[in-house]
Amino acid sequence: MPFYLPVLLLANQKDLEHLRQVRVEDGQALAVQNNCHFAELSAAEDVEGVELTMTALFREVRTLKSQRTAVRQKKPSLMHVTKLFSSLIGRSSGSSFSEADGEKPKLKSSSTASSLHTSDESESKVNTPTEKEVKSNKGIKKRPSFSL
Ligand SMILES: Nc1nc2c(ncn2[C@@H]2O[C@H](COP(=O)(O)OP(=O)(O)OP(=O)(O)O)[C@@H](O)[C@H]2O)c(=O)[nH]1
Repeated sequence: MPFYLPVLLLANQKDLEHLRQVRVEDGQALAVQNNCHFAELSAAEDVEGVELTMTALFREVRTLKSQRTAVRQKKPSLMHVTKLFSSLIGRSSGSSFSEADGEKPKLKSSSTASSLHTSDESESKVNTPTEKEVKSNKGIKKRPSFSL
């Protein structure tokens, strides 16, 4: 989302019309050029107008801020995506293979399972699906729903 900051070009002393030096149309055109709001008012004679104008600006800022916060909260962090990916392949990150031996993680197949882990059959029961299980979708946890 492109960053938009609400800006107000506000001309004061509207009551002193006879001393006007800038035409209303020029003020409006400048506001359009700079993608901002435009208003003319009199602080001396229209305090309510000042209040309403400033309140409208602050309300817009607040609305935009809460919209941005909502969008940010929807985005999953890199850590979240990594954990999610790990859970999809049935292991928590880094726990089912040894990083110390420098080997890249491989999917367990019936012939390579023991070389990936330990020769002790009881310790080799880790939560990693075999290639067969992966192909048949068994052993893969159900993908949790989320939106990017
Ligand atoms: N008639 C009229 N006079 C105003 C209005 N707003 C401000 N003034 C007068 O204009 C003069 C300048 O007002 P300031 O509030 O000091 O304006 P400023 O731009 O902050 O001026 P600096 O403090 O010198 O930078 C004062 O005499 C105010 O009373 C207005 O809407 N109408």
